[in-house]
Amino acid sequence: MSIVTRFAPSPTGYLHVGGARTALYSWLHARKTGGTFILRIEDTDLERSSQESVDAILEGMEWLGLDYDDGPYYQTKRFDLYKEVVAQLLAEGKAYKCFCTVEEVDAMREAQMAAGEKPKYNGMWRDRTDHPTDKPYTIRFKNPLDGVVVIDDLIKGRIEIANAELDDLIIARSDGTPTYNLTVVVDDWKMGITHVIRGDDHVNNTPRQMNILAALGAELPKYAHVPMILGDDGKRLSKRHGAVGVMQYRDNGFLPEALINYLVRLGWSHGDQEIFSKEELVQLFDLSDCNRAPSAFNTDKLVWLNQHYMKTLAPDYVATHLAWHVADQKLDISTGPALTELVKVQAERVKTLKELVEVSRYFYEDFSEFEENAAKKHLRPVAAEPLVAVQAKLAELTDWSVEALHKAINDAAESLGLGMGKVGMPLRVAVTGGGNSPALDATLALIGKDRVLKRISMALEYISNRAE
Ligand SMILES: Nc1ncnc2c1ncn2[C@@H]1O[C@H](COP(=O)(O)OP(=O)(O)OP(=O)(O)O)[C@@H](O)[C@H]1O
Repeated sequence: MSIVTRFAPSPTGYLHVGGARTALYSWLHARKTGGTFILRIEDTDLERSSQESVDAILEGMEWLGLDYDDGPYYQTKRFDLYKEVVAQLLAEGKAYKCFCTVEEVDAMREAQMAAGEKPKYNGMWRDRTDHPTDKPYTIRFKNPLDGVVVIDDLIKGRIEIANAELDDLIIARSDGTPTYNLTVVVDDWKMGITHVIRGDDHVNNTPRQMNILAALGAELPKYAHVPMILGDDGKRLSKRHGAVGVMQYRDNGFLPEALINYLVRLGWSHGDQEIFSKEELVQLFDLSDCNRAPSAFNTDKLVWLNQHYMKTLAPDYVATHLAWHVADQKLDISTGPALTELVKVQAERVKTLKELVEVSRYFYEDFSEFEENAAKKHLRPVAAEPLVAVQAKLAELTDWSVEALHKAINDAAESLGLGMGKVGMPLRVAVTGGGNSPALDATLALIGKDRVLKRISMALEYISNRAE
């Protein structure tokens, strides 16, 4: 039987890293087996759900490359189906009308707590037939009274829950709307979900959902409850609790490959391997290798992975992501090098794509001032002669290649009997405005001849003004 998994977020905010990792595991399990991955938007909480959140979730999934084969389904468009199933359960005597008022249920709970018992609905309408005709009612599922529910969890192992612990759950409210556990059950059933992979914040729902599925005669899916990602304070990350959205990582300059690699490793391992391409993950991922313990987010490791991917992925590809940051930082690149070339020289020097753009402005924009410290240190009167010499050599060049530039700079240093440092640093500050840049020959090659010569003149002027 072909495997079908799903990711089922509630659109009550952006996609955060906790949800994203759960989505990733579900996606990987489907991709690994050639199965189907479904996206289902659980938007029945009308007060907290919004179209903006739906869009944010879709954007996050797309950016991470978690493509779905089916969906997005929206639960709010499936109310007729849920009502049919509730009616079916009622007709088959597997659910019943409960005429208790909220006050009555509260009083029941209070009395139980006062008697030192676990509060739970006492089933008072379960077998009654003396139904009033003029009172509102909810519909409750007739949970089995005895026996145990066994979850053979693919991550957590065997979990047993006694039915005596579970009360008769409300499956339809008095206004007829279905409740969370009912909609999930109906969808998992009707969508043919074979593997429910979700956060372990749902473990308590699972025995209830399994009982309803059994009552419907549905085949039970397998369950895999993924441990939570926790925040710095040890509490689970959630939209309601300060979690960082996936797109914030894009905004901060991370590549999706780095975040995917980071998230997968946060709760799963394959020996001591740290770096995984997506293709490798699809082959190697196995739910049974997932951790059982929760994990905390560690930004340093994510930064390390980001650097790895910036350096090792094809520059053309990295450039496609860099383009977003170029636009975001309003850098006009029309008069400078192609982004692919920029990636080749800068990727290994920075931590993020955002930083890459920040430190690359001089390739595209002229500047009117040199960085104060770098200029003080390197644009001193002694630097004037080497700068004049190197400017002359560079002016003669007809071939503005890295090799030719390398030779020209060396020749200038040699002609004055100077070491490279005496020529290189003033030249670097002259053409970039500061003391950090990739190799000089490559930097000059990308800045271009006109700008290089002009900037050297500007540095010479700075030196002469300073000398006065
Ligand atoms: N911190 C987390 N770590 C791992 N998985 C999580 C985390 N938070 C949510 N999930 C899982 O992500 C999926 C989508 O969850 P959901 O959209 O309800 O997010 P949420 O942050 O829990 O929302 P809310 O704040 O509304 O409770 C579920 O499978 C859920 O179990």
